Amino acid sequence: MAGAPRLVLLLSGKRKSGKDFVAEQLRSRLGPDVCAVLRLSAPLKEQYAQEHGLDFPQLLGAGDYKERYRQDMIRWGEERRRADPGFFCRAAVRGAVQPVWVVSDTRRPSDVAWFRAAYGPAVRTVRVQASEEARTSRGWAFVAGVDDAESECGLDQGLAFDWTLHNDGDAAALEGQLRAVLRAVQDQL
Ligand SMILES: Nc1ncnc2c1ncn2[C@@H]1O[C@H](COP(=O)(O)OP(=O)(O)O)[C@@H](O)[C@H]1O
Ligand SMILES: C[C@@](O)(CCOP(=O)(O)OP(=O)(O)O)CC(=O)O
Repeated sequence: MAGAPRLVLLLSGKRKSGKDFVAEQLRSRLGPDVCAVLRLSAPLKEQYAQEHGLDFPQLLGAGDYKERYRQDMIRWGEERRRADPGFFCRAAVRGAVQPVWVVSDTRRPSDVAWFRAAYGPAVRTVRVQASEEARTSRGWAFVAGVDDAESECGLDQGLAFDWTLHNDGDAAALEGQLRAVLRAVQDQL
């Protein structure tokens, strides 16, 4: 396939586990010419913002704004996915030319299935794990209908992760784990 990536790292994990943080760490170490961070939620949020007259950059941020709309965005996104499960995956990869892609927000078995069908052996799965205590310190609080729904729990079972990164706030421990992933990535390039 023309322009196919050498490696696709599918990050999953709970809200405030640090998926975006880890994705950015990987990108900054590999460099922007080598690594692209792709977000399935970016085209979702863009279109949702347009249709609802909302502020797209604020929906992309880690603040309270996106939390206000999360439940309705989940509902809206699921409607789109029901009609076309690959809709947001195709939109997210459009235009990415780097050899390594980090998808920072894989949430559903259908997301993983789409990437595996498209990029086969290049796909690796990475779980970002953080304790409830660490997530709470980053602003997380349980919301029924979000934290117990597929958006947060869809990949809790049934997927063997290539790596599980523990991101509980110990910078040195995370550093060691990131280095192990980066070594494996470099070996594939
Ligand atoms: N290891 C870390 N060191 C410092 N800040 C972190 C770390 N992990 C996450 N954060 C911060 O916690 C917040 C939530 O992380 P984020 O990556 O947005 O989580 P997620 O994408 O899983 O919801 C962000 O402000 C982020 O910068
Ligand atoms: C409607 C969503 O796409 C919103 C996702 O937003 P983020 O990916 O920014 O969320 P976290 O990083 O976990 O805090 C969820 C979905 O079910 O598609």
